[in-house]
Amino acid sequence: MCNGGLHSFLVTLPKCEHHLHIEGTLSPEALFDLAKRNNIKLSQDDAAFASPATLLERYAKFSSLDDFLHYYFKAMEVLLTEPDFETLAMNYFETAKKDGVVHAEVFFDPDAHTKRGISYETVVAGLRKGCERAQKELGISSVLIVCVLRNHSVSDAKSVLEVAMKAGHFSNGTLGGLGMSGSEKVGKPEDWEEVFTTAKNAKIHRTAHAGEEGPPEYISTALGRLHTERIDHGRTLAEDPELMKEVATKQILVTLCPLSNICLRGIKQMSEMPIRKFIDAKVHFSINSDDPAYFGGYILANYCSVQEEFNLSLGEWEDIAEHAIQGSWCSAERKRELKNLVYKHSMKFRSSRPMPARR
Ligand SMILES: Nc1ncnc2[nH]cnc12
Ligand SMILES: [Zn+2]
Repeated sequence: MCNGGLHSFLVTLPKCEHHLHIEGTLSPEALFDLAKRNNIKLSQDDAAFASPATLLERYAKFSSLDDFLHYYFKAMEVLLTEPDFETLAMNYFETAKKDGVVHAEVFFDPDAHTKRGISYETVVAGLRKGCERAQKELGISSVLIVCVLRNHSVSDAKSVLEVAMKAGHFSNGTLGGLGMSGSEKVGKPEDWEEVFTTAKNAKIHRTAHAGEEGPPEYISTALGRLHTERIDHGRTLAEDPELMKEVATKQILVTLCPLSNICLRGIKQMSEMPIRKFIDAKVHFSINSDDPAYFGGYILANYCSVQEEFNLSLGEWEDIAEHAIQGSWCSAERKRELKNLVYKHSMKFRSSRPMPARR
């Protein structure tokens, strides 16, 4: 139950999710089911892969982003076919629906699949079917964001972008943007400048993970040399007040992932999240789940954890919801619909609250 009598408001608040890796929604149970179906032997030299329960126990002990990424890349090896990717996406959307998600912008890592022999077309076709079904069956709009991986080379990243552009996937609406994720210990953000400049010149939306474990300079480089329109994580932005001011003035959306930052030891506890600092500095941010199957909670759990720690007011949550819509990469018409959903939700909640007693 959240603070401030806002639990019911948060549960049904129409939400936008901007930072969700679809491969990070693969639960240990689903992983074992897929391994069986696809006749894949799970890693025998790691006792964590003995059962879904042992895997979950291991997930609770992540020591860093790189420690997590090792399991994240290993686990996704059970995804082979178009229906595997469609089911993965649909399972996420069904869970997200229960958490009040109405619009989701979803990352995927094509290179992590093509490197093990699964074609780009298979991955995209499956995810696209999942997105189409989410719209039709659940009323959730979505945008697929293709990620390049810092764990791979810059020339790999160039190929990912080239393949997606040649397939016409940005112009036909299959893909809605370019992202960058993976270890922050490999290279520097500026190494990927050419890839992101190509995307900018082709009018492709751009975002990058920065300031998750890395310093605020990674955030300024992402904004400057990679021309990103959003920052994923951006937790360490609070360490640079001048940069924080710039991000606020330019209304750049920072896609925070609180439970992820705790699980991967970027922070020890929720009180270290820069939520209050961002609100005071007028930084626009959204709250997201990142890799919910690994970090113990989907988007609503992240919202509630933030509320339990920071006790935000109704007005502050309304601002968060509005900024999340404003920073989304959907059509202007969809933004109007989303704003209307949030407005109606707020009005209904406000009118259901008891009036303060008259003196
Ligand atoms: N939290 C995270 N940071 C960087 N890369 C990721 N890929 C999936 N989750 C990630
Ligand atoms: Zn992420």
